[in-house]
Amino acid sequence: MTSILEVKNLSKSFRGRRDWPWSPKSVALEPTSFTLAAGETLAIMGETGSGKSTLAKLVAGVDNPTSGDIYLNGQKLYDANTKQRCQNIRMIFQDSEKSLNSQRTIGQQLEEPLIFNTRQTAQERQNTVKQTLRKVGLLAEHYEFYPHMLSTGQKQRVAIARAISLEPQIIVADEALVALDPSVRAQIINLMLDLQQDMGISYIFVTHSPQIVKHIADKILILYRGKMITFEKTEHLLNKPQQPYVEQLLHEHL
Ligand SMILES: Nc1ncnc2c1ncn2[C@@H]1O[C@H](COP(=O)(O)OP(=O)(O)OP(=O)(O)O)[C@@H](O)[C@H]1O
Repeated sequence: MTSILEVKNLSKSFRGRRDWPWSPKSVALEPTSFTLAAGETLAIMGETGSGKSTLAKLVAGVDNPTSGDIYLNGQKLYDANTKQRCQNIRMIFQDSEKSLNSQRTIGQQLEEPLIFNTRQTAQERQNTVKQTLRKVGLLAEHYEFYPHMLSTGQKQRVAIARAISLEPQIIVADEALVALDPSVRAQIINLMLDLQQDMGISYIFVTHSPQIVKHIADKILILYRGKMITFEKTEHLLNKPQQPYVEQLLHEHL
């Protein structure tokens, strides 16, 4: 399979609290490289503080790397070109409650990426939003709703709607399923798998859950203290003896 995403030696260091040029830097992510094909799902795993969110944010362009490059369909992504990044790589965060503005309707919030990234008219944007709401299992009427009128699962569907409205090639989901109860989580996973089939989306899931990984991931990338120690196809990784750290990550919730 040809890769749509190629990440080469991506790294991130943070300065100390005051961000003075002379304060020491700590390495959150050592140079990390991986590839992702169209329609493929990558799971990023690792203990707390191992650099998972840092890597996810760098790929989605939410933060800039200290070094390294990202190529999408062979074309280098530049930090300054946020529009190119926004259209092709979208991120869903852990807390859909916090990522929605309580003062604005769902429709207004879903129109935002369309206003900044397309030339659609107001009427076209409204139509796109209503179509997208239907794609994620909500109703066109939810356009007029405010976030407090929706359940947690429905809010997560809105977060997914916002991510897919520009028809991206890649969605990065940082612990996006963790706040959901098991039955809602199963519905959201199935929705995301259906969207993957229909739209050919590639996913990068940051997750602590071995069950989710085994269910959806084609490849697993494991971080330990900011260093990538494994990047392998799920079936290969699960069918061979593992070092204790990996073994623990892959089985501890079972
Ligand atoms: N903005 C920041 N400033 C300074 N240090 C940071 C910043 N963001 C992350 N770090 C540090 O980088 C390291 C990796 O953090 P990161 O959030 O990527 O880990 P994680 O694997 O996602 O953890 P968790 O599972 O708890 O979310 C940690 O030591 C963290 O303290």
